[in-house]
Amino acid sequence: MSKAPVRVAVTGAAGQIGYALLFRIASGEMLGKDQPVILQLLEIPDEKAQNALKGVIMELEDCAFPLLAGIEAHSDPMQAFKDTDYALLVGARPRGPGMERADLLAANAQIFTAQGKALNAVASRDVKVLVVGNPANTNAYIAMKSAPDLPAKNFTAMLRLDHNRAASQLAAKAGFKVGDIRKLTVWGNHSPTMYADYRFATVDGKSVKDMINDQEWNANTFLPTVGKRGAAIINARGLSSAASAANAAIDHMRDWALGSNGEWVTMGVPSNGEYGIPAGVVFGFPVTTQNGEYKIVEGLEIDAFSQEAINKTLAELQGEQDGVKHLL
Ligand SMILES: NC(=O)C1=CN([C@@H]2O[C@H](COP(=O)(O)OP(=O)(O)OC[C@H]3O[C@@H](n4cnc5c(N)ncnc54)[C@H](O)[C@@H]3O)[C@@H](O)[C@H]2O)C=CC1
Ligand SMILES: O=C([O-])CC(=O)C(=O)O
Repeated sequence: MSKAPVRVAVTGAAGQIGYALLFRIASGEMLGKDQPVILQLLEIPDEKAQNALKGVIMELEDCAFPLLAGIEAHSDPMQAFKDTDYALLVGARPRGPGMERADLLAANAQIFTAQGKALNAVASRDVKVLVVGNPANTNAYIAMKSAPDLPAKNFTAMLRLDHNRAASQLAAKAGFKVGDIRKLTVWGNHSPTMYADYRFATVDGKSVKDMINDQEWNANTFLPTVGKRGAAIINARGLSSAASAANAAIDHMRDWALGSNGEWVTMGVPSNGEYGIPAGVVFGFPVTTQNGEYKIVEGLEIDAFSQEAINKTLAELQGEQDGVKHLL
């Protein structure tokens, strides 16, 4: 018997990430090739955005995806999030050349308060929320705090793009196939302070750290390259990462929904105090996923270099949280 459709809400659906994301969700790449989906798309109540959304919907129709069981266009989150099982909160103001994250924080806090409240009111009680819109960790924190009737663990932020970027840089450096890396993670904030950590990573059971054996490269080339990759892409394209961001969103949701088969993946999730990260802070952690639940990998040794890096990204996140406290 075929599965019943699930509802997938996507905000910012007419934006550039939306354009790289919706077709892949509708084709079954996110939730499986046997899972019908109903897309509930949200855009701002602006004629240009709503028209663009209509165009995207026409294109979705023209793909004749067998798994696409319905498409809705909305301008009100209370309608877009009705009974939704998955919510990908992409819509936000993207960073342009020269714009600081602090500017983004204020502009986006309002959006995520309203959307958190709407999820709280109308979404499925099991809704899985992924925040992509920047600053992603803090926006996820705001949405989570604005939805007190939903479990906090349902709110996650996207660190997967950083994880994938790190995997790719390591594969190029050490000469292995990117898909063969295991036990990589990225700690902290989705920002240049994130700490991509390959101390535990292996390829065919061999230590990636031993293969590379170059702490100078780690500190002065690898970490800045991964951390500043978003800015490098903005400088090159004049627009922020879109296809790679959509790809990471698919990876994040697929692994959360369908399981990681024991492998580590990176998700930004609310801490329960693991590794000394204060409870409630939405932080990038190594997790494994099974049966629709994620579990933070515990008991990893944190050396002095790593502790310093984790402290730095935590301090930044706590600063962002303090900056939005008055809104919550
Ligand atoms: N976490 C991550 O790894 C990454 C995050 N991003 C972030 O993702 C966000 C979206 O990026 P793009 O698609 O490139 O931007 P975009 O500007 O092309 O699209 C954003 C869309 O969101 C819509 N929007 C704005 N406010 C909205 C609201 N309140 N409700 C519904 N829709 C709304 C806009 O009308 C626009 O169509 C940005 O904040 C960007 O910084 C981008 C890359 C990676
Ligand atoms: O830097 C930005 O604004 C876009 C982004 O999050 C990324 O590419 O990692």
